[in-house]
Amino acid sequence: MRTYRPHPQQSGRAWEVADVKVLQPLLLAGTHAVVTGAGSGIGQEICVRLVELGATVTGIGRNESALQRTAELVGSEQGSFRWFSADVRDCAQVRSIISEASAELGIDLLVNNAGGQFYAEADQISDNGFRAVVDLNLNAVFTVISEAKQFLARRGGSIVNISLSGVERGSVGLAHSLAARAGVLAMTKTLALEWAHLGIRVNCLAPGVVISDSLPDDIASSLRDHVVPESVPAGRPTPTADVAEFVAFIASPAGRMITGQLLQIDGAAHLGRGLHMVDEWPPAEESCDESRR
Ligand SMILES: CCCCCCCCCCC/C=C/C(=O)SCCNC(=O)CCNC(=O)[C@H](O)C(C)(C)COP(=O)(O)OP(=O)(O)OC[C@H]1O[C@@H](n2cnc3c(N)ncnc32)[C@H](O)[C@@H]1OP(=O)(O)O
Ligand SMILES: NC(=O)C1=CN([C@@H]2O[C@H](COP(=O)(O)OP(=O)(O)OC[C@H]3O[C@@H](n4cnc5c(N)ncnc54)[C@H](OP(=O)(O)O)[C@@H]3O)[C@@H](O)[C@H]2O)C=CC1
Repeated sequence: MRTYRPHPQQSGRAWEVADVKVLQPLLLAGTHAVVTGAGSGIGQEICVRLVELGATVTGIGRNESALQRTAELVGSEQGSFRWFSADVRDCAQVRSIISEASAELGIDLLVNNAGGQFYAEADQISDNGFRAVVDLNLNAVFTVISEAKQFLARRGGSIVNISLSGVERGSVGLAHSLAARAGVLAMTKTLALEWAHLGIRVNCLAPGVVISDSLPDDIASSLRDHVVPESVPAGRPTPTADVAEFVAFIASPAGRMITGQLLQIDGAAHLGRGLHMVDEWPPAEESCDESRR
C-alpha cells in the first residue's frame, strides 16, 4: 500500500510553526461570535484567534475548567471572551444561553464546532449509540442555529458548521457521524438559500485529521502513525490554526459572497482512500480483516 509523506522542503519545525495568520489586525473588532465546543482543540483555537482579531466571543461547552482555560489563553487587549457551561443537546438550556448572550450584541458569527463520535462499524452501533451521535452532531446544530437566527439577522451574520472530511463519500466506522454531518451539509445548503435575503451566510468547514492536545495520547499516535500516512495525500495532519484562520476569513467582509459551501481542509484526504479506511482500526494486528476492505 502506498503511504504518504510530507514534501521534504516543507517539513520539520519550520513548517509546524509557520505563521498562517494572514488576516488584518482587528479585522473583527466590534463583532460578536458564538462558538460551541470552546474549551478544547479546534474550538479553543478559533476562540483565541477571533479574540485576537478583535471579536467579543461567547464560548459554550460542558467542561467548566476547560472553558476557563480558554479564557486564560485568549489575549485581553483586543476582543474579549466569556463562557457558559451547557450540553448543546439540552435544547432549553442552549436556547436560553444564546438569547442571554446575544440580546444586546446580536451575533455576527456562529461556529457550530461541538461534536464528535466513537469509532464503530455499523453493526456495532446500537440504536441509542446512533441517536447519541446524531443528537450531538445534527439535532443540536439545528437547535443552536434556529435560536441564533433572530440575532444573526440583525446585521447579516455568518454560520460556520464544523464538519468532517469525507462527509460526501463515507468512511469506515463513522456511519452515525457522517449521517449526521451529511444532514448538516444539507441543512447548510438549504439555509443558505432560505436566509440569503436576511444577509445570513451558512457554510461547512471540514477538517481532515486534526491532532489537537485534547485527543488521548494513544489516539493521537494512531492518527499520526497510521491514519495520516495512509490516507492523507499531503502527508500531514491539519493544524488547528489553519481552521481558525479560515473561520475568521469567512466571517470577514472578504467572505461576503461565500455561502452554501463545503470546504474540506484536509490535504486531499477526501479524494483518496478515505480518511478512516486504513487497513486496521484500531491499528492493532488482531483487528485486521483484509477480506472486508
Ligand atoms: C476519541 C475519539 C475517537 C474517534 C475516532 C475516529 C477516527 C477518526 C479520527 C479522525 C477524525 C476525528 C474526528 C473527531 O471528531 S475528533 C473529536 C474527538 N472527540 C470525540 O469524538 C469524542 C466524542 N465522543 C463523545 O463525546 C461520546 O462518545 C458521544 C457524544 C458520541 C456519546 O456520548 P454520550 O454520553 O451521549 O453517550 P453514552 O456514553 O451514554 O453512550 C450512548 C450510546 O453509545 C454507545 N457507545 C458509546 N461509545 C461506544 C463505542 N465506542 N462503541 C460502540 N458504542 C458506543 C453506548 O454504549 C450507548 O449505547 P447503549 O445505550 O445502547 O449501550
Ligand atoms: N480532530 C479531528 O481530527 C477532527 C475533528 N472534527 C470535528 O471538529 C470539532 C472539534 O473537534 P476537536 O477540537 O478535534 O475535538 P475536541 O474533543 O477537543 O472538541 C470537541 C468539543 O466539543 C465539546 N462538546 C462535545 N460534546 C458536547 C456537548 N454535548 N455539549 C457541549 N459541548 C460539547 C467538547 O467540550 P466538553 O466536553 O467540555 O463539552 C469539546 O470542547 C468536532 O465537531 C469534531 O468532530 C472534524 C474533523 C477532524
